[in-house]
Amino acid sequence: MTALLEVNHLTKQFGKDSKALTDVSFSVQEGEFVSIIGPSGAGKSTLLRCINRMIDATGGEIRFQDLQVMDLKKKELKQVRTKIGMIFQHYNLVNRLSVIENTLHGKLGTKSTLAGVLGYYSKEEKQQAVQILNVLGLNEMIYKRADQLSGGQKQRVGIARALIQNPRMLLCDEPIASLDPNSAKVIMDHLKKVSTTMGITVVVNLHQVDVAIKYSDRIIGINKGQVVYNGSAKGLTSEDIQRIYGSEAEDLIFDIGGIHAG
Ligand SMILES: Nc1ncnc2c1ncn2[C@@H]1O[C@H](COP(=O)(O)OP(=O)(O)OP(=O)(O)O)[C@@H](O)[C@H]1O
Repeated sequence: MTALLEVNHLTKQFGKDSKALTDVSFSVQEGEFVSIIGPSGAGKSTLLRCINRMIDATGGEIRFQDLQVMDLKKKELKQVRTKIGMIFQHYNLVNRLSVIENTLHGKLGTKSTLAGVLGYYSKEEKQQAVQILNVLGLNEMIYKRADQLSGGQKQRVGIARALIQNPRMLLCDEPIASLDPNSAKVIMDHLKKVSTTMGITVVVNLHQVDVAIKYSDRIIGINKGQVVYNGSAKGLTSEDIQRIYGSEAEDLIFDIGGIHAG
């Protein structure tokens, strides 16, 4: 089986001394649900940003659907980005626009600048937006302005905007870090559903180890820019958590046996 995403020996250096990623290698199979965990500053966001070239890595290789992402020119990169949906901690919605307009923004990557600026969307595109919003339980909110929504609702719009691109993969950067536990559960359940029912590969940065264990097929643990765990969610032990989180681990090793049992 060939991997959908392959990251090989990736490094990212900010300035002279600050190495955010060192020799990071892993692959993600089609349809997998993978969580990336690690302490604050470990390099999780930097890694996701390098994958879709929001920032450029310093060295190494990123292969997505057998394309060398780091070598792509502007036009090819735009095409690849339509296959990689991005979900952000702070949603990145346009507040003054409606839910459906924000959702349709996910189509901008496939349009000419002029069509995008003028907000030209076909009937089919609008129907697809409505259908996705229905699946996400936002049918009553379609014409509401984004700034009238709760955090959890905003994040569901974030997911809708990513899904309307017809992506192969979602990269989610701390999608639940600003949400209360109930809303966080709703978002994680939706992401899981996207993975299991639509076959879309999900890679998600998380702070919460228990959430990562509950939802993921595989966990990648990062400490100081290096991969220190890459294995099944079930196989993650207290020692692994110690290795990933260092001195912060004590607060996290609550009852790992209990989590695995749940
Ligand atoms: N634009 C930047 N310029 C300089 N250093 C940066 C920049 N972005 C990130 N860094 C540094 O790179 C390292 C990794 O940061 P990153 O945000 O990727 O970590 P993270 O694991 O996502 O942390 P958090 O969980 O707090 O978001 C940190 O030391 C950070 O200070």
